[in-house]
Amino acid sequence: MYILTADEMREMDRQTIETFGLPGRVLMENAGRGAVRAIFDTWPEIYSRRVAVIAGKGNNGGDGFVIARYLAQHGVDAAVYLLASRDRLRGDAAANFKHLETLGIPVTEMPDDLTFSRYKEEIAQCHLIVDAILGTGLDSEVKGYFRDIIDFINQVSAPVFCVDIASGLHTETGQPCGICVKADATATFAFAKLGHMLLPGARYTGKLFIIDIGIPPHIVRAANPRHQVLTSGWIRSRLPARDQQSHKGQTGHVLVAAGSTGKSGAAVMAATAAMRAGAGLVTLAVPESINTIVESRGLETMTRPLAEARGGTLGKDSLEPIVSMLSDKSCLALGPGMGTADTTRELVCALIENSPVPVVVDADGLNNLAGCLGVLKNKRAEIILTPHPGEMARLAKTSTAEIQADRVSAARNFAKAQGVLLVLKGARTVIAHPDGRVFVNTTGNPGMASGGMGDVLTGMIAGFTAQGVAADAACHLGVYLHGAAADLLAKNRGPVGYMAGDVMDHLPETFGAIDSGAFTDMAHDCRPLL
Ligand SMILES: NC(=O)C1=CN([C@@H]2O[C@H](COP(=O)(O)OP(=O)(O)OC[C@H]3O[C@@H](n4cnc5c(N)ncnc54)[C@H](O)[C@@H]3O)[C@@H](O)[C@H]2O)[C@@H](O)CC1
Ligand SMILES: [K+]
Repeated sequence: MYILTADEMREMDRQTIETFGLPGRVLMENAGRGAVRAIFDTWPEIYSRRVAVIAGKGNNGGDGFVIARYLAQHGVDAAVYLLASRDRLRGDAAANFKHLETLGIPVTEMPDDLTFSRYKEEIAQCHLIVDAILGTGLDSEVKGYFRDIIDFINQVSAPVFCVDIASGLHTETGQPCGICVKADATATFAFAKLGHMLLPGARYTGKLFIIDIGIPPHIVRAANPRHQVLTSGWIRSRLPARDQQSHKGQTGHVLVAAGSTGKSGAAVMAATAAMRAGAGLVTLAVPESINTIVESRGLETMTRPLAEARGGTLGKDSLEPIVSMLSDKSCLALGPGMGTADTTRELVCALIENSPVPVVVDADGLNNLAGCLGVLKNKRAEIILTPHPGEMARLAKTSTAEIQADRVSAARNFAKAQGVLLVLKGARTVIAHPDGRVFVNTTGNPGMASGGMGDVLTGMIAGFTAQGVAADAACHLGVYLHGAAADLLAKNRGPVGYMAGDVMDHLPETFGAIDSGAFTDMAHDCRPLL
């Protein structure tokens, strides 16, 4: 499902108006009318109650005027509070404002704090507040009077419905620009925007309705939007098909190079998760001193003990044996629990450069790679990096806060510059492709904040890649199903206390739930309305 930036939406609106010939007034009419359907759908008891439409002077406010008109037409006691004087209105918004006057719908001009203070009480007593203050035209931090208004809206007890996007929410980053309206429901137009799907934006948005305002499909196709949300349908269509006569020699062989003294669990988890994702065979290459432990814990996987460096880690002497093992493997998972000794870094960097098969790099693999990013230029196969925000900051040589402030841009910039697939983990994992496309995942829950989850994801992505799924689709499958399995556990067993091992053990049920359509995600819950 496409999700748009403000620029993309503006451009589609413009094309629809100028080249297709559907006037802006029609788009605004469709938007306002659809929003009213969303209001009645959410608050069917609102007939004959009082609704305050708080409108800005832009087109978001214009949508608010259309909403007030339809609400009034259907017996709602609607009143408009305009955060400007009426002579500031332009174009379609001004035209729709005139209709309010013709129909005798009450309008209060409230251009400043002083006028606002007179109407606070009146607004607070309404049964619903419609926020039509700022939409995709938000272009700066919200301060002063607008800040006071939003602060007030967030304090009144009435529910809040937002037009297009919660006022104050950044359309692309999903971060509040200083302050942001907290909605119970939002109606957006044509497509959801990035800010609705990312966090914390999704929490400010509430239940999301997507209103078809009449943008024709050829204009959408020509715009070729760069961002999508992963959906269960998309995932179902990418799951590797299995023939009745499949045997383990056909379903891929993953090599996992991981582990060190004290960190054997990470290696075992990644290897087992690859099998849970459906890989036919998994071999685990580990430092020899942990081989016995690893063998006793991962019954289905094979192991290959390698001569180890000081400190019980894999070192550069393992390069030759690992590269030769890769000749009959279909994917390499590299990094979990490996440590960051110099010799390990040399090994990791040489493997990323020389592997003939796709490599999934995680954890210490990433920490090692941060010291030799140049090797990515010479890579022979696709490289998938799966950093959490801290690891991403190390790779991009910035701070975790910088990464988190705009996760989509951080992931995209790195993936494009380095020519890799980048999975930026954390709530609403972002998958950036080297061609600039970005996919956002909405599965998963806070119960996943526990050790080993990353190792399981690494193994899953490697397991899918090994089965012949394209590396980008393997990232989609891994990320979505990892979160979906955790969501099913949270629902069926409890919100916290399940562990990474439980997540991978729950994959068979998860595959079944995706296949049957029993698992639904946030994209499924967005209500499309005509
Ligand atoms: N034809 C179109 O373009 C359509 C637009 N639609 C609506 O139009 C909206 C976009 O309209 P606009 O581009 O007019 O923009 P908005 O109405 O979102 O806001 C623009 C106004 O807010 C001001 N502003 C920006 N940041 C501010 C801040 N931090 N503090 C205070 N004021 C600030 C701007 O100076 C401008 O006056 C969409 O969100 C949607 O609701 C819909 O009617 C559908 C069709
Ligand atoms: K709004």
